[in-house]
Amino acid sequence: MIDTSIPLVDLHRHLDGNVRVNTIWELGHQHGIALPADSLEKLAPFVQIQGKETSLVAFLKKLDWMVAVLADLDAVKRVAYENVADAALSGLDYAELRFSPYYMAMNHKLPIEGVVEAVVDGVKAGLKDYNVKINLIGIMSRSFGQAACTQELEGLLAHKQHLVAMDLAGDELGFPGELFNVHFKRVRDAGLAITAHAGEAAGSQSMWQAIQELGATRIGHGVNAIHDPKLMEYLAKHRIGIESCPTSNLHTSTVASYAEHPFRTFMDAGVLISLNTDDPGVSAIDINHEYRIAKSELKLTDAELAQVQRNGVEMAFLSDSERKALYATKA
Ligand SMILES: O=c1[nH]cnc2c1ncn2[C@@H]1O[C@H](CO)[C@@H](O)[C@H]1O
Ligand SMILES: [Zn+2]
Repeated sequence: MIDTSIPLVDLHRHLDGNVRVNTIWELGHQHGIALPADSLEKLAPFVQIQGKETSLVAFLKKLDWMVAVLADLDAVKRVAYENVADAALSGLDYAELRFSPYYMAMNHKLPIEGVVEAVVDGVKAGLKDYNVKINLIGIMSRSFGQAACTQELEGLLAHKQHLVAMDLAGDELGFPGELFNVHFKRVRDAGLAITAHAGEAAGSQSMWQAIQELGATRIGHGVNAIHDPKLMEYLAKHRIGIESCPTSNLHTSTVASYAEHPFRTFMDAGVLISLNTDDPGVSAIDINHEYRIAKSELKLTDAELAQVQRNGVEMAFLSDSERKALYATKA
């Protein structure tokens, strides 16, 4: 199902949506943080999806315990290290890990810049022990408003040499992209690539906004583009990549069932679309699960799956020479 001659990549993966239940448990006890359960088994349902949530905002609450235990910068470093381990152990050759330093910092009033440094350090340590290629994407969490995103942006830009791109995540309906035009002007001026969560909770207009005003060259989710033929054409023509995360879309009730997921519609329209995990810790999945689902539920053929795998490499925020080198590791 996974073609071993093509690099396996995950381009949409929240580092702070992938904290191990065991790590939440251990950090909670180590730092005297009251957890909502008195055993590991009872803790799992508080941080992992059981069935599905009714909305994106309800889904996002599951991540709150993952950042509630980040009591100091060592905890942040540990989580970043374990993210590299998890990526490698699931068979990924390359992953783009995204994280929101404001969100990770806020419970224990950690310095935002310090969180960015700790993530970078943790990833570096992970790369010493595990064989996988990693790049980092900075997130502005729109749910906390414009001023918080300005702080977050500044913390991220202070370490922009360690980032390949910037993203906008969180509550898309409550905090539309227009509120962040000024922020993304600064991202473009800094020379970073841009991806944005859009067309997940809101309609295709939010995707047009992300592309035309924020400067996004990739879109996270983008599910709602299928109702806008002009946008579908535009995505295909301009090779705007769709970072699709089918299980996440089910868990946020963005789609009612796998059968209703429009993945195939994008492929048939010639849109560059890849398979990704989003919040593997919250959804309790890995990339292999998404490929299995793509075959059994989205009804992709092996040839189509290979194309999707290649699309991921093509969409990655890599230079041409890095992309070539990544392909060469499999040749
Ligand atoms: O599926 C998603 N859609 C939108 N925002 C998300 C999703 N998963 C996580 N986050 C958001 O990303 C930041 C942490 O990396 C948080 O703002 C979280 O709410
Ligand atoms: Zn996401």
